Amino acid sequence: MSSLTKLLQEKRKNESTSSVGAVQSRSSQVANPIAEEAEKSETDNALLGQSQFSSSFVTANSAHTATFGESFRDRERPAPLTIETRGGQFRSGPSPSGLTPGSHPNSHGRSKNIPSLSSNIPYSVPNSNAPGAGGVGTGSSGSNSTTIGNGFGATASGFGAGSSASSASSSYLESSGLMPHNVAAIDSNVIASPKVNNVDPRFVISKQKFQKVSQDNASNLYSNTASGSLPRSSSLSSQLGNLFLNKNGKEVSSNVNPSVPTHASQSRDIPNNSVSSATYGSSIPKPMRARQSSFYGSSRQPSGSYQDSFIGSPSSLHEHQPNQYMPRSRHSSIADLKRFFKKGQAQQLSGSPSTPPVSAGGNISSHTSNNSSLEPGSYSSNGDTIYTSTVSPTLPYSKRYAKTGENLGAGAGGSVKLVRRVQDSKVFAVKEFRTKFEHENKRDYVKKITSEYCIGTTLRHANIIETVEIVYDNNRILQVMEYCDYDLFAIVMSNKMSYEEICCCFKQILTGISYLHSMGLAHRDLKLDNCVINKDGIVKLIDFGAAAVFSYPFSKTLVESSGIVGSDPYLAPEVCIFSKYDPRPVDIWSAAIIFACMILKKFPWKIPKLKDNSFKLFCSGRNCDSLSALVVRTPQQPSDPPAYENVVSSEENSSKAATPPASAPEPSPSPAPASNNPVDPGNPNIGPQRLLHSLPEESQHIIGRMVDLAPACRASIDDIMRDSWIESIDMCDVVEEGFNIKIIQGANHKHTQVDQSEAHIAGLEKKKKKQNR
Ligand SMILES: Nc1ncnc2c1ncn2[C@@H]1O[C@H](COP(=O)(O)OP(=O)(O)OP(=O)(O)O)[C@@H](O)[C@H]1O
Repeated sequence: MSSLTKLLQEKRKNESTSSVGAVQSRSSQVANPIAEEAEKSETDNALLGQSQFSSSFVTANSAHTATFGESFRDRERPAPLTIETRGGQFRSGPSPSGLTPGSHPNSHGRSKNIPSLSSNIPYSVPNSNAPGAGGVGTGSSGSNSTTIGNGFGATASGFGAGSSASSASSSYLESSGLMPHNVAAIDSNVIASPKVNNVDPRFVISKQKFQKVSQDNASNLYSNTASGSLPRSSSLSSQLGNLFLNKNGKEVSSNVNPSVPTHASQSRDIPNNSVSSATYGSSIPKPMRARQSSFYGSSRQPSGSYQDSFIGSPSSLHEHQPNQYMPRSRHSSIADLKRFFKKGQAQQLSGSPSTPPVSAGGNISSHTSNNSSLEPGSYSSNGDTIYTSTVSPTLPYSKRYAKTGENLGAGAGGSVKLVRRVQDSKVFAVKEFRTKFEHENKRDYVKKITSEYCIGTTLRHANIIETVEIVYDNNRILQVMEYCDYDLFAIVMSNKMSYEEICCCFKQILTGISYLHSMGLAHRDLKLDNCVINKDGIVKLIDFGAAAVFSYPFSKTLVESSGIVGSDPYLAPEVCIFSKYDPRPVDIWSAAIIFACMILKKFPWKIPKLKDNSFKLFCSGRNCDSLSALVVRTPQQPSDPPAYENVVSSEENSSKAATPPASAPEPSPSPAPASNNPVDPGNPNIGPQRLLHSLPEESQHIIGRMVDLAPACRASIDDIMRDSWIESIDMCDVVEEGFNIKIIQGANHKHTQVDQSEAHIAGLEKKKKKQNR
């Protein structure tokens, strides 16, 4: 058992043996500073009982995507936060620097050492849960941890044997056999290539033989067995970088031997993670605020003090800078890309492009393409098209799609417009990736695009947006996607959703997450704005610009994510505290916030930091003196009291809370608060009940587990899908019957539709501007 766990258990034991009075008095000492101060200033704006949208919902929907870790300076730590010393690993108090001694790559010259969450708690990769089996190495702190930036950049930044923290975690599992029930054992979080001492002569291929075989097989993209590793220059990000960022526009000679069909050799011999390992560094991504306001203009500005930390100017978002981004020879680059993607299709994530998709219902393939006989992942004879899931086009993009002039939305990644396919007048959404900001690191920029690129061309699921093709047109990268008629945000804003409809949407989002997590991917920017819904009521997750791989095929290695990525109100607390974290529980937290938003029509808090009073109250009354200590908690022992023993709510406070939609079950009846004392366990204004008592009773259990402050205790997506309430939800679904796609409508609800003028964020923004005039 780890020293941390021992510490926690001893602490709990001591607490439980103390008298009630002692607990109360300790609570007063401990929780009062948090809760009292919060009580004083708290205006209860977060959970006011309003059936209307509170202005805070709109205002707080400043939900901006912070990608690539803003600077730790910009994203200040919560003032009262104490990162306690764990075996002398680190210590941080409310010192001026606010953080730990030691250096951090992004510390702006200041000494900071923000720990990896895995150095404090054990967690691991799904489906590898074998208590007692296999070594378990959680992330070691600092540079010994494997990190991932945005997208697919997993890098082994160090191969040191586990730190004391990691070995402690290991012993925790070995000795106790107790794993947090939402996690499974991992082998390590260090990615290393296997060592080869000698090679049998049979496997040594002469250069001449290699070239001959290559030529013979040039037409067969998958058959080449030649060995070789992916040259750095032909990595995806490098290709993209060359494609879009060569300033002088000169042809850049490829490092790839033209006689070698690189994709073929790469596809067999390069482990997925080695691509990223070779490509991306291990450090915390460079500070950068990516998300520009996109909803209601100023209302979607980043909240609070973070405005200062914006680096990118909104105006630069869609400006073309031809001088700066003269591409190199398009054909050469695109040819390389095509080859890479052919390989990528075969290998990325799932190991195979034909990995059977998990249906929205969990068991039936649900490729949403209209023509399921078309092979996804083909490449056109037209030099502009990089990827297409349908027939290879022979005409250039501009001849195949007609602009409608309609904007659907714009954000950190680019702008999304509606186009009409000339051939059949079908409409599609086209995302034009933004050009690189001047200040932006080329690698970061390319990584973001790469991420969406790879994911869009790999994932197949009814609840994930389908990428139809990716095109390079007129110095722009365009992602053509299936079009969904509504933004979920717009539907929620209509205030017309029935409770059953909300549940259906929630379950569909969970189903999409379940698929993503089963593929080793986490979205990391789940929010209402990143869910769209079609006329049939099928919800799709969009915007994979912040997605991260946490597990590669056949690997039991957890790849931690890093950086403060996501949108403030949806952020999980550990993202704001730790430099590295498991991205799966982060998605789970965000999904719970989405559900709360759909029910309450507002955010429970603006940001999960103690400086936010609503969040502070949510954290209060838990017999713990710091948020970081709460976040590193591990699952309780059977003898320990249940996690949410104090979940109670009062009539008074339920009436204060937002009224759920007409058909929603009443929030659980609860006794009136015993007192107004913020540390009173019966006070529904503090602790998890602060949020939960406003939600329908049947949802409280699982939502409570989804917003567990400790990621190790948070419900996993599998736990959630097994929850009796979730199971009972009548969800709209897509099923494949032979070549036909069939929509199965939920029996107990209809999906709200709104006028197209306000179906998307751009429309809502327009309307808002008009109203303000
Ligand atoms: N396939 C689609 N169908 C309909 N609308 C879409 C689609 N894709 C995107 N949109 C609209 O465009 C908006 C912006 O899309 P997206 O989130 O992908 O862009 P972004 O620039 O990456 O934004 P973010 O700031 O969240 O990173 C969405 O909120 C949505 O309104």
